[in-house]
Amino acid sequence: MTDRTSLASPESQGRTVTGASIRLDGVVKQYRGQSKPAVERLDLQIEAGDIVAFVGPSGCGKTTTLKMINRLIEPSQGRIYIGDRDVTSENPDNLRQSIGYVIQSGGLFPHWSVAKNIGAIPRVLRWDKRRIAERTEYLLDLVGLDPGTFADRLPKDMSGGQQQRVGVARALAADPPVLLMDEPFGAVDPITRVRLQDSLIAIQHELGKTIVIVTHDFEEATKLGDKVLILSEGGHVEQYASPEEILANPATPFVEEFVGSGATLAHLSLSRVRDVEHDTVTTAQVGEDSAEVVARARRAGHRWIVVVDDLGRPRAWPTLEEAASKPQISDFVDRRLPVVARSSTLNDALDAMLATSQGGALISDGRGAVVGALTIRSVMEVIRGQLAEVRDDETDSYIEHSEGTSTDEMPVIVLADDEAERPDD
Ligand SMILES: Nc1ncnc2c1ncn2[C@@H]1O[C@H](COP(=O)(O)OP(=O)(O)OP(=O)(O)O)[C@@H](O)[C@H]1O
Repeated sequence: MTDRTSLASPESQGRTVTGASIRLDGVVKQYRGQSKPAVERLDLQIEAGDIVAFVGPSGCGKTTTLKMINRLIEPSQGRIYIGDRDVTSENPDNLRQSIGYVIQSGGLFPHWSVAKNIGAIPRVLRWDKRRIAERTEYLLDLVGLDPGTFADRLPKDMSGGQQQRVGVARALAADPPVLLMDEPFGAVDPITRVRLQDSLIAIQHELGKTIVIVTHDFEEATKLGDKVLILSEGGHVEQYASPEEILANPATPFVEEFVGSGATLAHLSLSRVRDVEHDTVTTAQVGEDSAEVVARARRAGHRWIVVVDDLGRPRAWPTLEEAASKPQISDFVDRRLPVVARSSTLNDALDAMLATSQGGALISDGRGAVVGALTIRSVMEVIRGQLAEVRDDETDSYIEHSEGTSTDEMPVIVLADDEAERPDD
């Protein structure tokens, strides 16, 4: 399974950690004029370098809890610590400069260029211009935007997903140990959402910040969270555990209902592309001699090639016949390539394949460079195995509860072999 099944801390797993722990100690929020507190009394420990996702029904206190951490909302009672610092007694403006904050749609200043947006906090902190420019370039690259293309753009001239990437870069500008994110991917289309989630995971692996993310989407919470906090009304903790633990052992009937009756199948959203065997790919650049590229691909046993740009990012995925039809590799860019990250879930991979009507997907690293390919057949093998496990489990419990009756077969998704083997047809 994934490398998150272990409950060991990120540091003990050998990951870089630049984040700080967060501790909420008896935190209460009573809004004026409300009969009941929005958050009754919350104790919570978040380990340095973890991503923790807050989920729960509307109005349960997710955003209130998040905003108390950077004191956009003042707690009525209790203490909050970041590392050893008691932030409830700090100057709130200084505190907010040391905590990254990302909201839906990026929350960028619309009349400022991307570079000016990213440099906002470093300017307040009086960094010199050169340091700000270097940091901006590094961060744009980190979030997958070419600095030369985007630094001078205005937010209105960018897509929602690109604006959200700038929002993440801006939040990381002053290298804060903690990043708070409130429904950051709520306003983008599903495919962009998957890409932004994968970028966040890649950034987290590179930087090791402590990230707290509020989401409505349980699947998003299980994909992103090292731990998931499930809250019910009044900020009551129903369960705080790893996604695997929540799916395997829902702590309360509330969690069971929240997670849904398909909880066992939800394990599929925990299986990652990196857990499935990858195919290697032959890559080529625009202008290379087609005959040489085709010969190289044949030697490797491949029936298609991936045309990549200078940074190794995919442009097109032609068959050998298509590549050989021109003397040199063409500069065609296919805007609908199915590309997933190693951290993508198998659900994401299937979605990408279905959305582009392809029998496979390319796999990219954190910065978008191609590292392999995945066929629908290898994904289906994992799914078949998981369905078989579910069937065994359900049959066992069914027999336990209603001995003497017969069980129906679980539906098994069948795929024609020739469809499965031709990712690019
Ligand atoms: N400024 C406010 N004044 C009074 N009550 C508020 C205020 N902000 C939030 N509340 C109430 O506090 C409770 C928790 O709100 P909060 O926004 O934290 O919930 P949430 O879980 O983030 O909800 P959602 O998922 O809908 O965003 C709700 O009952 C809400 O109506």
